[in-house]
Amino acid sequence: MSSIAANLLRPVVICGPSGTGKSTLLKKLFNEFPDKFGFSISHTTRAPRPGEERGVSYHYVSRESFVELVQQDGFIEHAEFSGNMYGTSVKSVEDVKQGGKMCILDIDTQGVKLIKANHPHLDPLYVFISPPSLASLKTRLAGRGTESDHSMQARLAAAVGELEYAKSGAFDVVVVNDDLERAYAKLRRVVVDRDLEAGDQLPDFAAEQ
Ligand SMILES: Nc1ncnc2c1ncn2[C@@H]1O[C@H](COP(=O)(O)OP(=O)(O)OP(=O)(O)O)[C@@H](O)[C@H]1O
Repeated sequence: MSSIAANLLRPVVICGPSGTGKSTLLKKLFNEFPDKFGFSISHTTRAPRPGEERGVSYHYVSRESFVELVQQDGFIEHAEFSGNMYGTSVKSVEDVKQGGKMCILDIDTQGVKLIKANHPHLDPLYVFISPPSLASLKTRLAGRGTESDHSMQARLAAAVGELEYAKSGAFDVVVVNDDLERAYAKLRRVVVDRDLEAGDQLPDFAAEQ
């Protein structure tokens, strides 16, 4: 792969508070460019469900091999849910690039910190999707209708921490999801055209807190 092609296929980390519109923006990107992007295939210790395919839905592994890979520092992040382990391996991200596609990683700030600390050679482009204001984030989460009061409070509290982290300059580019079409046009310029100047300024949230 030439270095120009490799640069265009650098993985892209998309991060931002819950409800900021990451899934909405990514869906638009995949619809417009169905062949350009790929997701990494996660590992799991759970058994395949009917209709799932090995190496396509997940990499299905034993708990023993999962733990071995954890010890070899082979995962970007991993977690246990209801007795099963799940993780995103470094290799699965590299495999997407080897296959000629750009890997999109939709992860939280904790995941960003882990990549920066433990796997800097992945060299992703770090993009932060910001809400225009905390008030608008609250409205969107409420409008989505998926959150209880408790979950809403937890998400808003987490959002404040994530916005603080973004303020520290951890991201290459910020895109403010105010008007969806405007934000999408910016994200496309950043991710597809690699125009890193196309981003926005991070809004000043301090006045709202
Ligand atoms: N620019 C926008 N203006 C108004 N509403 C929007 C905009 N972008 C997204 N939304 C709406 O906000 C809600 C949250 O969006 P979405 O589910 O994409 O967020 P998310 O960042 O992926 O959240 P999570 O991290 O919890 O999965 C959805 O109901 C979506 O339709």
